[in-house]
Parts: sequence; C-alpha cells; structure tokens
Amino acid sequence: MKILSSIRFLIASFHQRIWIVVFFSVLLSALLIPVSFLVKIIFDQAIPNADISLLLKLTLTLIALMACSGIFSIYTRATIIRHTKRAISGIRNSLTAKLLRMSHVSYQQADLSRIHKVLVYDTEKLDNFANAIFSVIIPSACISFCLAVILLILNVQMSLLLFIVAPFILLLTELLRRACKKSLRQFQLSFENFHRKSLFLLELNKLIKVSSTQQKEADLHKDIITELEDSSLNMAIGYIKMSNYQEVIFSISSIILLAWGSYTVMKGEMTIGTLMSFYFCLFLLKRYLTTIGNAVPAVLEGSDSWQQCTSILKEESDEIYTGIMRGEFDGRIECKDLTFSFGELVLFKKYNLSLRPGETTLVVGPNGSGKSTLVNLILGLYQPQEGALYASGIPYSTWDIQYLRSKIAVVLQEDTTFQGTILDNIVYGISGVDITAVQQAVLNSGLHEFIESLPDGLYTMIGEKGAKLSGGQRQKIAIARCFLAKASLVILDEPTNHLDQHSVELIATTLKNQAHTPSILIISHTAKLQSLADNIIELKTSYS
Ligand SMILES: Nc1ncnc2c1ncn2[C@@H]1O[C@H](COP(=O)(O)OP(=O)(O)OP(=O)(O)O)[C@@H](O)[C@H]1O
Repeated sequence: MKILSSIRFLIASFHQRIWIVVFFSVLLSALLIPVSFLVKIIFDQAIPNADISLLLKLTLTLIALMACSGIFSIYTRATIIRHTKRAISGIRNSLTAKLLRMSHVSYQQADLSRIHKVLVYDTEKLDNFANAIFSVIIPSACISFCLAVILLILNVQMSLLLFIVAPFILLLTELLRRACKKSLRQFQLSFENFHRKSLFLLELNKLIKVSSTQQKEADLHKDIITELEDSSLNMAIGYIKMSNYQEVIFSISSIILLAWGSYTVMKGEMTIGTLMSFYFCLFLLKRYLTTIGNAVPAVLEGSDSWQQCTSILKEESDEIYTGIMRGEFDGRIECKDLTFSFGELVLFKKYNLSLRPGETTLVVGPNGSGKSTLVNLILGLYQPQEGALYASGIPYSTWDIQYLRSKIAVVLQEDTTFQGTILDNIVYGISGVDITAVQQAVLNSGLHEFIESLPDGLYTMIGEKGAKLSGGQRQKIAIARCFLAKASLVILDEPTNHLDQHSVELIATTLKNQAHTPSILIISHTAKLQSLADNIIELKTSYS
C-alpha cells in the first residue's frame, strides 16, 4: 500500500509525461521482437547453408537494433530522471515550507533530528525510489512482458514449463522480501539512532569535555556503531540471499529447459534456431528480471521514506495566527484578560499589560515566572488560551503575523549568530541597507572598537554559531541588528546576561533617542535597570 501511494503521488507530479515513459518502454520492447527472430534465422538458415553474406546482413541488423535499443533506453531514462528529480525537488520544497510554517509550540515539541533526517536523507532515498520505479522497473517490466510473449510464440510447451516455475520464484521472492523488510526497518532504526547521537556529540561537544564524559560517550557511540554494523550486515545478507536464491532457481530452471528443448529438437518438433532464439530471449528476460530484483531494495527503502515525508507534511503544525492585515504599527501592545498555561502550569490568568508607544517597560521576575513566555506571546509565537493581544489596537488574529514581527526587533536570550561574516549576521532579515547605516548601527551597539581591531573588520568570519566571539560580542551583533531594523518595538530579553549594566543603559538610551522613538521592552530577572524604565511590571513565579 505504501509503495502504491508513493507511486501514485509521483505519477501525479509527472502529470501526463508518465505516458511518454510507458510509450518509449513499449517501443524499446518492440525492438526486441525482430532480434529474437534474426537469431533464429542465423541458426536455421545462415549456419546450415554456410551463407556468410546472410550471416553478415543479420549480424549488422542485430547490431543496428541493439544500438537503437541503447539510444532509446538512454533517452527514456534521461526523460524519466528529469521528471523524478523535479518531483523530488517539489517534495523537498514542500517539506522546507512546512518547516518554516511550523508554529513555535510545534517546533519546541518536534523531534528536530528526525525532521533533519527526513529532509536530507529520506528525500534522497525517495529520489532513488523514483528512479528505481520509473527508470528501471517500469521499462524492465514492459520489456520482460514482451519477452515472455516472444517466448510463448517461439515454443508454447517450454514457455508453459517456464511459467509454472515462475510463481515459485515469485513466492520465494515475496518471502525473502518480507524478511528483508524486517531487517531494513531494524537498520533504519539503528541509523536514526546513530544520526541522533552523532548530532548530540557535535552539538554538545563542550558539555562532554567539561563533564569529562568523553570515554563514556565514546563507549556509548561504539555500541551504537556496532548495532548499526549488525543491522546493516543483516540487511545486506538478506538482500544477497534474495538475489542468490533467485539466481540458483533460475539456473536450475534453465538447465531443465535446455534438456527439454534439446529433446524436442532431437524429436524434430523444434528447430535448433528456435531453441537458440528461445535461449537468447530467456537470457534477456533473466537480465531484465535481475535488474528489477536489484531495484527492489531502493523501492522498499523509498516507500518507507515516503511515509516519513508524508507524516511530516500531514502534521498539523502551522502558524497559529493566520490574519493578513499589514498596517501602521506604532509600538503599542496590549494584552487583555490574557490566560496562558502550559498544561497544568498557569502562568498568566486574566492578565493585562500595556506597552505604550515610545515608552520603556521593564518586566522583572524570578526564574520561571514567565518572562520569556510573555515575549513569545508578544511575538505571536504562542497564542493565549483566553483573552487576546492587540498591536496598535488591532487584534493579533487580524494582523499578518510575519509582517507584524518584522516591525518588532528582538535581542533574544539565546545566541542567534550563525556561520558567516559579522556583516551577514548584522543584516540578517533586513533588506535594502547601506554600509553607512550598518556602521552607525555598529557604533550604537558599542561594537565599533572590536570591529576596528579586526583585520577584516565587518567581513570577519565568526565561525559556527559565532564561536570566535565572546557572549557580549554576539549579543552586540544582535543589538546592532535591532538598530538597523528601525523597528517600532524593541525587545531586549535579559540584556544583562552578557552585557554590563553601563553598556545596557547606554544602548537603551541610544535606542530611545532614535528618530522613530521605538517602544522598548526590557526583560530582566533583576530590577537593576529600573532607572531606564517608564513602567515596571513584576511577574511572580506560579507553580500549579
Ligand atoms: N514549552 C514549554 N512547555 C512546558 N512548559 C514550559 C515551556 N516553556 C516554559 N515552560 C515553563 O513555563 C515556566 C516559565 O518559563 P519561562 O521561560 O517563561 O520563564 P522565565 O521567567 O523566562 O525564566 P528564566 O528567567 O529562567 O529565563 C517555567 O516553569 C517553565 O518550566
């Protein structure tokens, strides 16, 4: 069923072109009909009569037919692959779009390692699956069918004998396929585990070092690698068994057929040419059936990957606000009778808050009191269970939330720098900025002295996740981004985590004095910054 549903999807994305594939496959098969009869004439006429000129003509015709068949085959496969690649790109684009549309809550709950695996590895397997089905199995099946018909025409008795054996070969293939599927599943689980653990080792390398758990992690990884080796070996042996059993059964059947055919020739009921032609077609049939058999692993793996892709595409994880309004935002935010909880943990109940244009609000509270949750609510990343948020007096549900977010600049608690230059990091998400504006933003954020000390200045590469910078320098990059954004509301989440009080005060004052006077929301666990604030809001820890 899984295989069928994936094929159906791929056919749909091929539109009408799938029929071109079938047409060329049939054409390819048709070329084989004269081939078998030419072989028969060589053995029945050219050889017995020692007719060299006939032999030469037949040989040249055979070569020409085979060359045509090769050219058609290349054209058919190239056409198919072009379409399968396009279909796979479509799936990759849909998965990427899904990932970007994912709500923050779904993102927090998602198994990111699994999503990464599906997007990168499963789509690649799906690509192999599509190639296997459309460029190998469909053409090979058409040709095999055509060869079976030729065999039947050449000798009914021998063909029937062959067709009696065929169901046993198919039955055995099915049994082996089931066994392979089990070992394939086991391999996939081990691979997923290996992938997840490898990511863990890369991402938490520092924690591992400072916790002195290198040896423990190395041992654990060794076990995972051994498990992967075992499951991969089981799967490979399963496939080897499958193809070898088929090979043995086919060879035995061929020998029986040869004996039976020779006996028929001896009795004068069949010419040697027909026997040779029959064998020639049988040889071709075996070749195409083997090709189909070799494509089976890719089909099994691909259909499983298809299920993984669709499970992500079907997940209900899209953005929570779906409004479309784009309008003037003056930095005014209101939370009215807002209730928000994580399960049993009620963080806000009938809560009211107001951020007024151009004013600075300080939200203070101990760890776990809901400060970051409030930021997420204001950014429209969470939706309250009751009550509503308003921006410039308009409900969040009416706003195009992405547009509204583009008017809010945030310096998050967590690091947001990425591999690239300082300039790339500063201008991320901001379009149409000139270098003078960047330099001004750098000056305002207090990053200028550091940048001037670097030989490559703004063009200095900062390493993966800003590894070559200090925590304060990374935070200042985010602050420079805020200055550049010219947002109507600026949120500074725990700015004193990496910056000293004096720097924060300087930055906040410069922000306030910007020509467009943004509203400022400062989140802090201490009241140290109260001198900056027009309003102070205190949050209390609430445990259910
Ligand atoms: N995604 C989530 N799912 C369930 N509970 C959550 C989630 N995010 C936060 N919480 C819980 O909500 C409470 C408030 O968390 P929040 O991060 O908003 O606090 P905070 O005031 O910003 O804390 P801190 O000062 O430590 O950053 C905490 O008790 C936390 O365990």
